[in-house]
Amino acid sequence: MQVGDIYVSAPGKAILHGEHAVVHGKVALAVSLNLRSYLRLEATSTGTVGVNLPNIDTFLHWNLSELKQFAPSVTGGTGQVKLLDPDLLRRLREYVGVANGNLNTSQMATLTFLYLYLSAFGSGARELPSLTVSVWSELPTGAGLGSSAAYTVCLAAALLCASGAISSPLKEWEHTARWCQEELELINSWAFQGEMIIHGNPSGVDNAVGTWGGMLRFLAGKIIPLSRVPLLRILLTNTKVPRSTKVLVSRVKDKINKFPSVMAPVLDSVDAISCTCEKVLSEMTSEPITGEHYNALEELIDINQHHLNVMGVGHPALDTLCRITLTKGLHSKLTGAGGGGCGITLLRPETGSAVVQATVQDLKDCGFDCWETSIGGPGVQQHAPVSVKEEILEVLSRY
Ligand SMILES: Nc1ncnc2c1ncn2[C@@H]1O[C@H](COP(=O)(O)OP(=O)(O)O)[C@@H](O)[C@H]1O
Ligand SMILES: C[C@@](O)(CCOP(=O)(O)O)CC(=O)O
Ligand SMILES: [Mg+2]
Repeated sequence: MQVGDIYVSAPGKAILHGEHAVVHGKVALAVSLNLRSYLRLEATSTGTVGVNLPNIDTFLHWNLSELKQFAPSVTGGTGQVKLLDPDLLRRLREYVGVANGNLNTSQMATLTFLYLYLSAFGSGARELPSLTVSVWSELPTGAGLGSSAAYTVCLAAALLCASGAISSPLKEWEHTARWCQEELELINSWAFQGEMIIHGNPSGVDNAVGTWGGMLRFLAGKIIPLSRVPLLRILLTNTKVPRSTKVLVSRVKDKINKFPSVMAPVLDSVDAISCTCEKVLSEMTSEPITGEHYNALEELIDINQHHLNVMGVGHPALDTLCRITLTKGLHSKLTGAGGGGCGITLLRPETGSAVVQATVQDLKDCGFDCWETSIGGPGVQQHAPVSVKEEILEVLSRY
């Protein structure tokens, strides 16, 4: 089977409120970032399947003749949403050499790629196609900005497109194009399978933002885009403390199991924080924005940061972030799984550039990366090469 070249991209995300609680059926508010992951799928005639993941120093290929052994176990057709196939996953784990529970970045990414590739092409009597997939991300890996979901959304979109399960939406004269709602739902459900391999127990909020972009309210798999949101200025800080979402999600679960009656009110409170924040944001679009709106947003950030510490996903580096920004009158919380990684700081409209610059400098002096970001970028897109930044094209074509 021969496929054409495909370029796709998907955004990372910041969770405003509801991380972890969302895994346990509570509301989360999340927004896409202007940082994206880019994927190039190239048809080859080498009789191999290759994956190049320069962010995590992973460059691998396999002979199709060897991968064929996995194809017959996949059933169901690519157009269908299906549950993770435990048998295929177990056999691939053995093949890749990933023991159950292993957290090696490269092996998790490889396992996810092979699983989605075989699921996309392994069904029916078709031959597996010879191709190479290269992914380059502007997002820090494993830092709470949804790099895993941006990766799986890109993989799902490109592989489903190459297999013919979804259309190739890009017209000859277009630079970028998006899929229709039904096809986006299929991409999202496949990306969720990938997140299950990487995270163990994802809520689905990250792949939803990677697929649809913008700001979303997410509750138990239900995705509601928030179309009327005020323009928020947010500072992103990466403490650079490495952590794994999978470990942190299971740590919170253990705590809930150990102290159910203690933790339930904490999760309910986070749910109420998300709902109250959504209400304040909505008021900010229908009435003149006042300092009171910002005071409320800041207090909600502080309360949630305390709750996240109670859940056991704080870190001294995140405490440092909160303390330093507070000396400038700014409020911060961790975003994503916590345990290190990134935090968000809300900037007020009146926060001048001198204050922002001084805050950024203080945070950099702690060894953190820090930058003001714009939010609400588009979800997964197909690109004509001309619409991909030259330096990214160069990385994607290098291997
Ligand atoms: N650019 C990338 N290339 C390949 N794999 C990636 C990339 N970004 C993320 N991943 C995969 O996602 C995992 C990180 O996911 P996770 O712990 O959820 O952190 P994050 O907060 O960044 O989503 C990595 O271990 C890797 O397997
Ligand atoms: C902790 C959680 O709420 C968000 C994890 O985000 P990230 O992988 O740290 O970017 C988990 C989830 O929702 O699946
Ligand atoms: Mg993740």
